Amino acid sequence: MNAIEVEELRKEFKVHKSRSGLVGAFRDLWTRRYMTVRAVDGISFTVKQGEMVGYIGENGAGKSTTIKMLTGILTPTSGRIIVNGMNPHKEREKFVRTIGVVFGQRSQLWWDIAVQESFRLLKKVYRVPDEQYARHMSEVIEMLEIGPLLDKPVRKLSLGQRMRCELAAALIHNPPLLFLDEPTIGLDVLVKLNIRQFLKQLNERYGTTILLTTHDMSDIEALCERVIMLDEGKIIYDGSLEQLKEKWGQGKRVAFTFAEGKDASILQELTAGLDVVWKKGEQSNVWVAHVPSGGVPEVVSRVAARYALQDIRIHEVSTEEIVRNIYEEGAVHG
Ligand SMILES: Nc1ncnc2c1ncn2[C@@H]1O[C@H](COP(=O)(O)OP(=O)(O)OP(=O)(O)O)[C@@H](O)[C@H]1O
Repeated sequence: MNAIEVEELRKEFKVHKSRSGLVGAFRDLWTRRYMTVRAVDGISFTVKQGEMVGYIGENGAGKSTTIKMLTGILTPTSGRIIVNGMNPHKEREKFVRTIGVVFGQRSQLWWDIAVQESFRLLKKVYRVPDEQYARHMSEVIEMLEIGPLLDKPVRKLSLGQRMRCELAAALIHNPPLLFLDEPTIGLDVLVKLNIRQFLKQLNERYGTTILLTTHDMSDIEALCERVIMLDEGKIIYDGSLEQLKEKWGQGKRVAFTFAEGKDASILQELTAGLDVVWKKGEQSNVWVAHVPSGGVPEVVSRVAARYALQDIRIHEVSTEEIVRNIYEEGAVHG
């Protein structure tokens, strides 16, 4: 069964458009002008049970709006959504017991009471039987290493400690589907690693489906085989991360630090006939060659045979860069 089915999904917001200047402001008092923002523009995709999918896009691409529709917080303008076999907006009460949601910027824990009291309240809300709660939560608490935090009030926790408790809170009813919106934002590397490790274990142990929104591509690389990329409300790529890297990440950057300053024409002449693009580095004696992977040895040997070098560094193109390039070009071609 599919965990998520989305077909031709759209969400439009009507926003007030203000006129400029003082006269404009007065006119706004009498007649308001509106414009329509299409936050999500006819997207379709399915997510199978047990998949971990990265949902990525630049600021304002429409990620949060999609998640809000998938979790039943917002109603779509048009289109069809089925999540865990239900319409999220219509079968609200039954539906929320089948999903977990973590918004990195918002908390579902009560600020002034001990973490375990929040957990107990949520257990009641979700009507989780004692035995199931004890069994499942003891595992979650152990995996997230939050045992020592349970009797502390949330306001006394660091951000990393709080986020681990937020994750545990979202899982009290052991939902088959988890939505994570920027779960590692602002966290230090060790906490990020702990959270990623935990999500992997959760997926392996319970087959939990995870839809993850993040700006941190290393989260995606650590967890998701599949990515859906959004741009201006439309899907511009839906496929494996591997394929994205193969298609877009070919080539390497070789940074040469010369003993003395060089200019572009000399280097172009030296590598004439090879597939190389030279770009100036941060200092006058640093030049970076963009070369297809197989071409690196030839470029290095020509340059090193002719000029004295202080250093050579070879960089793989990172997923972060691949994604940035795709957004700069605006679409994923062929
Ligand atoms: N309640 C709202 N009213 C009006 N416009 C909205 C509303 N919510 C979102 N938008 C607009 O819809 C578009 C998509 O916003 P959304 O928050 O879904 O993007 P996002 O991809 O989650 O961005 P970010 O990474 O910054 O969170 C933006 O242009 C945003 O300004």
